[in-house]
Amino acid sequence: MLQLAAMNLRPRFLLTTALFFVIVAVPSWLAVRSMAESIVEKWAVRYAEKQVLYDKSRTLQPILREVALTRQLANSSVIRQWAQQPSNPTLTQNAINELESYRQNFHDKSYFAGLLKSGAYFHNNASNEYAGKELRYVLNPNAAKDAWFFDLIRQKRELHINVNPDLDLGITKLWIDVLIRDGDEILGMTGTGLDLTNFINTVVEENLPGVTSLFVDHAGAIQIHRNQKLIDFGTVSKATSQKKTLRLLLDRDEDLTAVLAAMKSLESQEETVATAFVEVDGKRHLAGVTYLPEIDWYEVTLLDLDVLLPLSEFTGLVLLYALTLLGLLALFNIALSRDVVMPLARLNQAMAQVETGSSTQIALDTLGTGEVNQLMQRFVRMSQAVMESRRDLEAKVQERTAALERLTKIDPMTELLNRRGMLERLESELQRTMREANHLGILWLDLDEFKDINDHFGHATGDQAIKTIASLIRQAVRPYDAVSRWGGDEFLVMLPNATQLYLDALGERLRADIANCRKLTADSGEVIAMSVSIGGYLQTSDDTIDTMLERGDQALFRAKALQRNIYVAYEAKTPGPAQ
Ligand SMILES: Nc1nc2c(ncn2[C@@H]2O[C@H](COP(=O)(O)OP(=O)(O)OP(=O)(O)O)[C@@H](O)[C@H]2O)c(=O)[nH]1
Repeated sequence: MLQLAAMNLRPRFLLTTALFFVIVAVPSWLAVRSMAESIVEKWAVRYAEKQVLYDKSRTLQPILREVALTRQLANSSVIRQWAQQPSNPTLTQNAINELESYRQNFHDKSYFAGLLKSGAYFHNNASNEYAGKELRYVLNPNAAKDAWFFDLIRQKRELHINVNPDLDLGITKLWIDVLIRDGDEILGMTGTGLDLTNFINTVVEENLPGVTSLFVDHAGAIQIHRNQKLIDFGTVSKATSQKKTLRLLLDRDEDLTAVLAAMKSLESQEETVATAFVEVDGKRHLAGVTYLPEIDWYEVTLLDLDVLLPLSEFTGLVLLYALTLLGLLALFNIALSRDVVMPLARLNQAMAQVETGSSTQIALDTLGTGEVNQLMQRFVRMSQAVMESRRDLEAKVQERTAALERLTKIDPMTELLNRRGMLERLESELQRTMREANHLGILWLDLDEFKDINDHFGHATGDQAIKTIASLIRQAVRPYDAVSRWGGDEFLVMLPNATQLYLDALGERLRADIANCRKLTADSGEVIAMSVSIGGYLQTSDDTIDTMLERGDQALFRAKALQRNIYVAYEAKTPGPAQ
């Protein structure tokens, strides 16, 4: 389960749908199978019913006719009187006449009659072989060959149909035996035979493939089967263990029990056909059993389900079902993939872009109104807000950084460049000047006796003095000249594209402006006089910043040394004050 949870959505859905398929398909297959079996069973029952009706109407008819005729013969008053007095010659002659007339009607053109009281056995056949000598012999209760007669009398079975081979004719004969009664008294037995060859051909041999019809008696002993070796000839006189029963065809004892139970169920139930699933030669069969009261036998129809209605017939249906299910699952997966998995993958990718900052524009296809699309739309809005705020933040940081950067180059009190700012400007300006073969001039100003102003008028007034000087200088220079507070009461002015003339003029003008300034007043209202000493230097082609500053400083130093409140231009050899 953990592994499933760790999987990506697509394989996870595929696995889940596969599991779903198995979970749905297996019970469905079992249900279809059970439904198919139930259909097969119902069909088999119908088939067995129809088979019986068919057999009855078409092929059992001759047997039924013979049975009815035999019953009529046994019930004849002529025969019954004769059976009461077997030694009466008149009754015997009348009986033989009666028997002969029935013989003409019997299909087999034969009859037999056995009388219990005398043991006399009468018989004549189709070729009228025994005319005049119909009394064939006397039945012996102790002779094995006559046991059938006495067994049937003892069993009091009204009708008995027995199959025995006629060894003389080489055919299988069905013997129809009906008791001769006078009230409850059993007087003997009469009957006829029927050549079964034709019957077997039509009923038990002309079955459809997968259908085996056979006839059994109450004990399950086989009476008619297309394989004559399986027929239990002379059933009546055999012990149960010696009978050839259905067990010979069925694989297991319980199959025989099931068929016998089905036979038994017909006694109490109203159904005409009972069924039981059995195995024959290792294959599943449905045994349809029906009782034929006219001949007191059961017809058993064994239906080979694999041949008649193989479950493979349902394979197409199951395949169609499975394919439909698979198709639906595939469609479900495609829809899921299109509506959920792919948008989520795009969303995931977009989120990664936002996370790494590799994209500034999130473009997601957010068509539709589903939850995933709503999520994506929200994400787009959110990411746009995040990116906007990031852009704002970055802009602010840049702004602040620039401001900080500027502050590091600006003197807060005068808002002039500080020493660092001026050095940077000097550097870039010196390079440009060198490129353009111009001259860069500097003026270095230092307030005179500034300590005294501080001392006499206070530090705040001193500050005011510095600000006033700064303002004066800024107003005096060109827009592209740079003014800096070099430190304390010192100012450095940079003059790009300058001439000695301009440098000297400006130096002098600045000195005069400051000396004449009346803007600085003490708390008492007294005007405080200020003056500066100024050193000027015009750069030459071999200068560096250091040499320029050094020479400017030398000029300032000279100004201070001479008299203060004076502008001095740098002179390499002949130092002296400029006028
Ligand atoms: N009020 C005020 N005073 C400052 C400031 N920075 C420097 N100073 C003062 O400026 C004076 C500088 O003195 P110096 O340049 O050494 O000497 P000076 O008094 O100006 O005399 P000279 O330069 O020799 O004419 C010192 O007293 C400092 O305390 C400032 O920002 N404000």
